[in-house]
This record gives sequence, structure tokens and C-alpha cells, in this order.
Amino acid sequence: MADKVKVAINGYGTIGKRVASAVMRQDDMALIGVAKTKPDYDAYVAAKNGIDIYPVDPAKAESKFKAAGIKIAGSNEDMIKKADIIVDCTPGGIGEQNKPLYEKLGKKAIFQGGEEHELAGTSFNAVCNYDEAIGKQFVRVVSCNTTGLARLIYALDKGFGVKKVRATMMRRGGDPNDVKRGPINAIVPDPVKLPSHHGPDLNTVLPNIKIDTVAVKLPTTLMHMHYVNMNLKVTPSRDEVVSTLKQYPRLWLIPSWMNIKSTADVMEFGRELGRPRNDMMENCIWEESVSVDDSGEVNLFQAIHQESDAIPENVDCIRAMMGIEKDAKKSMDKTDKTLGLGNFAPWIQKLP
Ligand SMILES: NC(=O)C1=CN([C@@H]2O[C@H](COP(=O)(O)OP(=O)(O)OC[C@H]3O[C@@H](n4cnc5c(N)ncnc54)[C@H](OP(=O)(O)O)[C@@H]3O)[C@@H](O)[C@H]2O)C=CC1
Ligand SMILES: O=C(OP(=O)(O)O)[C@H](O)COP(=O)(O)O
Repeated sequence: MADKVKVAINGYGTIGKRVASAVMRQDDMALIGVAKTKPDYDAYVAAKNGIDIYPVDPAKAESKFKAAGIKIAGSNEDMIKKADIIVDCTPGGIGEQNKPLYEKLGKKAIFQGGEEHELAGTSFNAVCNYDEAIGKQFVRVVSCNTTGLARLIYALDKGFGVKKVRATMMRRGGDPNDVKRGPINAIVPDPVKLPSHHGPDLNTVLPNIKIDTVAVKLPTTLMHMHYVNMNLKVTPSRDEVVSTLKQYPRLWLIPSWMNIKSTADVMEFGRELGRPRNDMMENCIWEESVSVDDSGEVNLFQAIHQESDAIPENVDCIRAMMGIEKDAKKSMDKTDKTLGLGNFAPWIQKLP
């Protein structure tokens, strides 16, 4: 195999730590290191796993890392210099501040959904537009909700043609460790002014889809829930819609016998399987919810694990931008195999 692609992760939080783990599972990529602003439990676990840590601002942070007994490997800029590509997983808006450094050092970078599409000029979802990212210097992986919508809508558009989508995103308030977020006791239309950003965002990867989206925030941290309504160009049977969805990667149809009744059950299933961090990277679509009427209108519920669903897309995006795999399907197959997606059997924990 040719030299491995050297990947640096700038920002090691919810998304960054998962991208780092996924990169470490790829035989065509090597993890150079991760950048953190400060030592904490994430830095402790990373260091114990032999991951090199580069403080964002060593002048401020070096003594803190030293006091915590965590060795540092250099500055954030040192890390970036060593890498072929940087996956920027910093909080929304910081990626924009980091871009000039990537430009100065002539590096490729992937931004996340918290940045504007215009920052990169190309937004990405593997099944929708892998080819558009091939060889690019800057690409943005669309956010978790948009990733979930894009995979689903692409499959049904390929299968039957989509006339119009209406989707309601019931969003988690914050991530499980994000105690400062809310709401605690309210349902918040967010944004009040419609549409929500998800529809226009979807059009960055599927420009020809007519879509209206609304979103509310709920007092929950586990997953997002989508109610999706689609008018198709033809009128397939329900069985045809279900079997089409089953053919596409990263779409999991939850069988009714599993008795998965809520996002809590989906997460409990991930925990019970023993998946790392309980991650459920697939769209989790309730098969029972899929309904099709005689005018070709489809309705369904899907749960989206915000912390992890965009992770395989980051891996594919690296391959596309580096030009090491020009075939989207081959990249997705490799990513899914290495991350154990679409097949639960290998994860099942040996008990006790
Ligand atoms: N969480 C989610 O559900 C999803 C988030 N996204 C997007 O992914 C991006 C990252 O979000 P998320 O992982 O949740 O964020 P987190 O807040 O969990 O993590 C951010 C990380 O960036 C580090 N950091 C902060 N400032 C800087 C800086 N100036 N330079 C380098 N690193 C820095 C933080 O370090 P330290 O902890 O040391 O301060 C932390 O490790 C955002 O664009 C977000 O919109 C996309 C899909 C889903
Ligand atoms: O990218 C996400 O959501 P989004 O798809 O609604 O933009 C993540 O769940 C982060 O959302 P946040 O901006 O509420 O932290």
C-alpha cells in the first residue's frame, strides 16, 4: 500500500475524538495527533492511548498539561505542519478563524457542519456527492441532521424520484456532557423563522431536492428524531420503499420485534452491543413507521445519533480529498467495514 495519509484532528471534543478513533481504524490513514486547548479527561484517555496531544496555545497551556502529567508533542501549528490533511472539529466559527493557517501552510482541511458552507465552498455527504470532494483543498461535512436527511432522501430519490420533502427535526438540546445547554423544561422552536437551516443545507449536497424543514429543541441529550414526509414521483408499494431503503448504506431499518420504542432504546442497544461510546452511526429508521399512500406519499420516523452519524462521512471525505479512492462505493464499503456499520453481529459482547 502507498504511504498512509497523515491526518491531524484540530479540536478533540464530541466529533474530534470520534473522528480520531475512526481514522485509527483505517489502514490507509495515520493519526498524527490531536489538538486541545486544555488538559481534561478526554486528554487523559487520549494520552493513555498513545495519541500525541498538541496544545492550541502552548504558551498558556504547557504548564497545565505538565501539571496534569500529560506529555505534549509540540504546538498545534507543529501538528498541522506534519499532516497531509486536518480535520477541523473545533466549535462552530473557530474553523473559520483557522482557515488562514491552513492556507498559509498549504494544507487540506475538512470543516464540520457548525461552519458555513461558503467557508469551504463544497459541502459533503458520501452517498450524495463524493465525487465533488475529489482533490479539493477545503470541504465541509454537513451537520448531523443534514447527514441523516441526505442519506435517506438520496436513497428514495434514486429509487423513485422525490417531488417534495417536508421534514421536522426534533433536536436534542445538547450533547450528554454539555451541561450548560438547554432547554430543561420547554420545547423551543429553533429557529422560529422558517425554514430551519437544514433544508438549505441539504441543497448544498442535493441541489435539486425541493425541501421545507422545521426544527424544535427538546429537553433530551441522546439523539435527534426526524419526522419525514416525502412526495415521490411514482407510487411504489410500501414493500418497494422498504426494500430500497435496505439496499443503501448507513440506513438501518429497525425491525418491530426488537421492541425499540424510543431514542433511549436505540442508545441502549448501542450500549448493549458494546459499540465504542455506544455510537449508532447509521440512520435508525423505524420500519413500522414507513407508510406509503396511493398518491406516492411516504411518511417515516428516524432517529439520528448526533455525536456519531457524521463520522463515517469524515473518513470518506479524507479519501476523496486526498484522491486515494476515487470510487465512492469502495470508500464507503471500506469505512463501513472498518467501523462495523450495517452488521451488528461482530459487536455483540461476550457475557459476562
Ligand atoms: N456535537 C454534535 O452533535 C455535532 C457537532 N457538529 C459540529 O462539529 C463541530 C465540533 O463540535 P463538537 O465536537 O460538538 O464540539 P466540542 O465542544 O465537543 O469540541 C470542540 C473541541 O475543540 C477544541 N477547541 C476549542 N477551541 C479550539 C481552538 N481555537 N483550536 C483548536 N481546538 C479548539 C476543544 O478543546 P478543549 O476541550 O480542550 O477546550 C474541544 O476539544 C462543530 O462545527 C459542530 O457544529 C457536527 C455534527 C454533530
Ligand atoms: O450539527 C448539529 O445539528 P444541526 O444538524 O441541527 O445543525 C449538531 O447536533 C450540533 O448542533 P448544535 O448546534 O445544537 O450543537
